[in-house]
Formats: sequence, structure tokens, C-alpha cells
Amino acid sequence: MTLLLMYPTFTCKLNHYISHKPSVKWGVNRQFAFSSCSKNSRTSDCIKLRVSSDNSQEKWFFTYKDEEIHRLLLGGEKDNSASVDGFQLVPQSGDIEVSNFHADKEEKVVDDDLTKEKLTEVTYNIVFVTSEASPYSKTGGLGDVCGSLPIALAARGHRVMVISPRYMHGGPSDEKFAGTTDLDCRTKVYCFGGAQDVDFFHEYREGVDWVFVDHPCYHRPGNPYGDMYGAFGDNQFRFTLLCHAACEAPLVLPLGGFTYGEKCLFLANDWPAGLVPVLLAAKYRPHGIYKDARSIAVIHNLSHQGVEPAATYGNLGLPSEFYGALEWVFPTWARTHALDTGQAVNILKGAIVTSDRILTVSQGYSWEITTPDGGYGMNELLTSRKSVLNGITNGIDVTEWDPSSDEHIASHYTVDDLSGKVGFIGRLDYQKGIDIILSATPALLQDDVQFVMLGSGEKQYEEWMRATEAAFSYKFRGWVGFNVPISHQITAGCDILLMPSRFEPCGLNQLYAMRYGTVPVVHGTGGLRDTVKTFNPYAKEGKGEGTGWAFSPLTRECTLNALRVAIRTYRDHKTTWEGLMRRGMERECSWDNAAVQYEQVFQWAFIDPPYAS
Ligand SMILES: Nc1ncnc2c1ncn2[C@@H]1O[C@H](COP(=O)(O)OP(=O)(O)O[C@H]2O[C@H](CO)[C@@H](O)[C@H](O)[C@H]2O)[C@@H](O)[C@H]1O
Repeated sequence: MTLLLMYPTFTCKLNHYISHKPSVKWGVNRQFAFSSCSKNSRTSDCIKLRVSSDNSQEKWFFTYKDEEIHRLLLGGEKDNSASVDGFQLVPQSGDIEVSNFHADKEEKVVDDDLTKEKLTEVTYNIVFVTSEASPYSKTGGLGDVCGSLPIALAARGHRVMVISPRYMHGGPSDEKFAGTTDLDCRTKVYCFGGAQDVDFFHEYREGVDWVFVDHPCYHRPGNPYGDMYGAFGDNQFRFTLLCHAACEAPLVLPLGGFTYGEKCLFLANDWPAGLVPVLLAAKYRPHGIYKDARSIAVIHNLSHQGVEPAATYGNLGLPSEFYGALEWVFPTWARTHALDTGQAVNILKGAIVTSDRILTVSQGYSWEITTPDGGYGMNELLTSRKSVLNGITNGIDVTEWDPSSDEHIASHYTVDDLSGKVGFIGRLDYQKGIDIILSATPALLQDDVQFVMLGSGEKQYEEWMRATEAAFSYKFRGWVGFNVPISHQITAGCDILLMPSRFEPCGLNQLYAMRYGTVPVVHGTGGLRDTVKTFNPYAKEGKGEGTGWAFSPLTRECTLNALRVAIRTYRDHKTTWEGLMRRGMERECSWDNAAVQYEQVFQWAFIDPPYAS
């Protein structure tokens, strides 16, 4: 948390520092407290603010080191719900000396613990737009994040809607939507040369409005993006429709009796939601709608950008003058034939140049995407927007992923009761370093280890898993497919989780692994480097520190070396291993911390006028 104190005008921003619930309204006697002090001296230096109000007059009192100081309130800045979010005070003459306040100097105080304890002061109407949200739909980490972060934000007092498609695959997964009801609010959206009728389904669960856009294009076998024959050919249409519908939803859906209205904050997750910030700027604001709304482009994976031929621009329901926002020209070497001009539209680019802020899912990745290596062609663009680019490490759903109560595992355990237990879980593609696993496995299986893999993706890797299991059935098991219970069982059952990702915006499996006492061995990149601390046996007077191994560079040799060090530690140094497990299990990984950081970014988003209008 950052507290701004300025003297002698003594202006304090109270946002996030006042410890009262958002539902508490202004106008009755209230006592608030906030701290201006460092972690270690919190108690002694605490400044308390007491406000006494009889609805006509507000008197403000400060207590500093148990001494009460009366101040004149110059102006209380209140938000729409009449909660105070800032104030200005004039010190009386002969002002007391307060040692923490430095003349004409800004003081920044960081106190994470304190932040965590407090609910938010300013609440927002938040609209997550996403192609997947667990448990309704999930093919990877995006589903996890959009299924759990909204709940954490709602618990902090925000009004939160998550809007995603109502996928009907014609199988058991359709049951996940059984609790939703048709809002009977058919709406027309205009794209792809005509009017499209969409319906909205809804379920209010865990404080969140889960809204599902219904349209025949979401009703087909497969997963949200494709089927056994590959990606669906009309994905641009399917997600354009989602974005148009998502922009209408806050205006037209009376959820709990009230619409979300125009003053909301859109979180556009990855390219499928990338048209949302563009639509706000191009379609709505010119007509005076959504002038008070803001948008944040959240990048979970920059390697997918939603790029289609330039000729498709006319389908997107955007005015021609916004073509430049989406315009994308492939370099000459990437063109496919002599007549290829390289002209394309890039939806994620549109989001990056029109959103008010940009977020990635770890700090490391927010830097990597500004470099040529990690930028996937967007590095210069992202660098130009660096001042509004932040990284916040994902949290995890600590209820779903809890080794003491997990419904998918046979025996439960806690950090105080560790009992006996190399795995890999993930999409079988280039990002996840699957080629490295392929090349390292024969050597690894020479050692006394068993290796279990769960994943689906590229056919050649699925075939390799089947063939390796057939050849080394006593040492290797490969489960081809997407199976949540098995992912929990592998996470709980393994001693080591291997993640040789080539790049990893955040990575969730290493977080799940640490929570389950399974030690991660990862390539030190992006969010993996941010979250897995390499074991150091000499730290802390020989007690050791770290939660796993983050190796680099990403080669077969380095992967094998790191795995062998880990395996030796497991085998020969049981106490040390237990320390690694314990530290991983005790690591803070809930959404609480991240939710507070998200709120800070929300606050920043509303400081400036809309970036694009
Ligand atoms: N075969 C299978 N069966 C069952 N479950 C499976 C599975 N394959 C994957 N999963 C699950 O899908 C999720 C994968 O999450 P990750 O964060 O590791 O990667 P992903 O690349 O999808 O997400 C992107 O978005 C997330 C969220 O921001 C970032 O953490 C990440 O770095 C970025 O690449 C985990 O919950 C995992 O258990």
C-alpha cells in the first residue's frame, strides 16, 4: 500500500486506507483508522481519524500517538455513493510536530500486511469479458482466473459481472450451465453485415453476476475454440459477437433489478474480448454513451492475437476511421506468397491501442512483452504504452485447490501432516516446452523415477505420449485429454512438477503444485521466475530457503540437471525436502493480495479521461 502524506497542506488520499466496509455509508458517527507508518512501527505511530457527523456538520479529529488533534475539514472528496475517498485539512496554528511528516516532501510508505486486512473504500461496477470462465468453461488458465478473481473482487464490495458465451457442446459439460436462467432480454447486435439476435442467461453465484451470451454459433461439439479438426473457422465472428453483446449487457440487463449502467470498468481478457475497448471508443462514445466507463486490456497470453485478413474489417461493426487501430502489416518474411501484401487486422492490437490501461498476469511478463523476444511483434507498441502497463501475479482459488479437502484426491493432507508422494500438466504445445520434455524423457527414465503427464493439444505430442507409455509402461504414464480431477490427483500425487515453459505469462500449475507440497522445477521465465524461488541450502543460517528450482537457459541439459538435483535432494535430504514442501505450502497464493493490486489499477484507470474517444 502506498500512503501519500504532504505537509504543510497535509493532503491525504484516503482510498484504501480507511478500514470500514463499503456498505457503511456516510452520515453517522464513524471511527476510521489508517496508518502512516512502516510495518514495524505500525502500533506506536498509528494515526487515527475519527469523524463525527450529525448529517449537517462534520467534525474531524486525528489521534496521533494517542493525542487527539482537531482539524478543520476543507473539503471531503466523496464518490457517487457518498463514501469519502479523499480529504484536505488545514493544520491549526502552532501545529504539533509530527515526526513522520517531512516538509515539502512526499513520503511513500509500503505496508502490504495492512492492505490485505482492509476492504476497499471505492467500489466499482466491473465487467469481465472473457471467452472462458471456470467452472462453466475452461481450456486453461484464463478460465481459472476469470472463474476466481471476480469472486475475490465481489467479496471486497465491488459489483461484478462476468460475461462469456453459453457453450452448448451437446455433452455432459452442458450441465455446468444448469443453474442459469434465461433473462428473457433478447438483444440485437450489428456485425457481419446484419443484425444478430443474442439472448442472455444468468446465474448469481458467490456474489458475482455470471452472464452468458446465447447464440447458435456457440452450440456445437468440441471446446470453446475448436474441435478434433482444429480451430473453428468462424471464431472471429463468435468473439466479435461476444464483444458486442458484452458492451450492451451493462446497459440492458436488469441484474438484481438494476442495470450496471454506463459507469463501469471493462476487463477485456485476451484477444477474444479485445474488441470491447475499441467498441467503447468507436461505437459508443461518439454518441455520448460510456463516457464514464474505462477499459483494461488483460493479457494472459500475447502469442494469440486474433489476426485475420484485412478484408474482414468490414465485418466487425466498426466505423472505417478506426481501421488504423486494428491495422497490422506482417513483415515481408512472414508473407506467404508474392502477391501477399501482409495486410491484416489484429484484434489484440486494437485493444492495446484503445484501452485505458493494460495488465498482464505477472510483473516479469509485463516486462518481457516489451522486448523483441517476448513481444510477438507488439513490443514497440507496448513500450509506447509502458506508463499504463502493469503486471499483477495471479492468485489461485484456494478452496478448489486445497489438499486438506480436495474432493478429487484419495487422501488429504496439510502442512502439519505430510505423507508420502515427476509430473506435467498442460497444453501440449510449443509454449509449454513440450519439445524439451520429449528430448529429455529418455535420459530421465534411465534414472529411478516415474513420470506422469496429463495434456492435450498437438497430435504429434499426443501420439508420443501414447507411444512412450507403451514402451516404458512401468515408468511412464501419459493421459491424453483434459481432465480436471486427474489434474488434481497428479498435482497431489507427484513429488516434483516439471514446467519447462518457453514463456509463461504467469502459470498456475506451479502455484497449485506449491500449495500441494509438490516441488516445482521450472524454466525461469515470466511468472515462473516471479513465483518459484530457487532453493538455496545455505540461506537462513543453514535452514535453507526457496520453494523449488527455476533453471535457465531452456535446454535439454539444463532441464535434466535441474531435475536431477531436485531428485537427489528428494532422495538424500529428506528434511531439506520437507522444508521445500513446507515453504511452498505456506506461501501466500490466494487472490486477496492480487485483488488489492487490481483495485489500485482500477483507481488509476479512472484518474484520466478515456484514452480513446
Ligand atoms: N489436460 C488438462 N487437463 C486438466 N486441466 C488442464 C489440462 N491442461 C491444462 N489444464 C489446466 O489449465 C490450467 C492451465 O493454466 P496455466 O496458467 O498453466 O496455462 P495457460 O497457458 O492455459 O494460461 C494462460 O493464462 C494463465 C492465466 O492468466 C497464465 O497463468 C498462463 O501463464 C497463460 O499461458 C491449469 O488449471 C491446469 O491445471
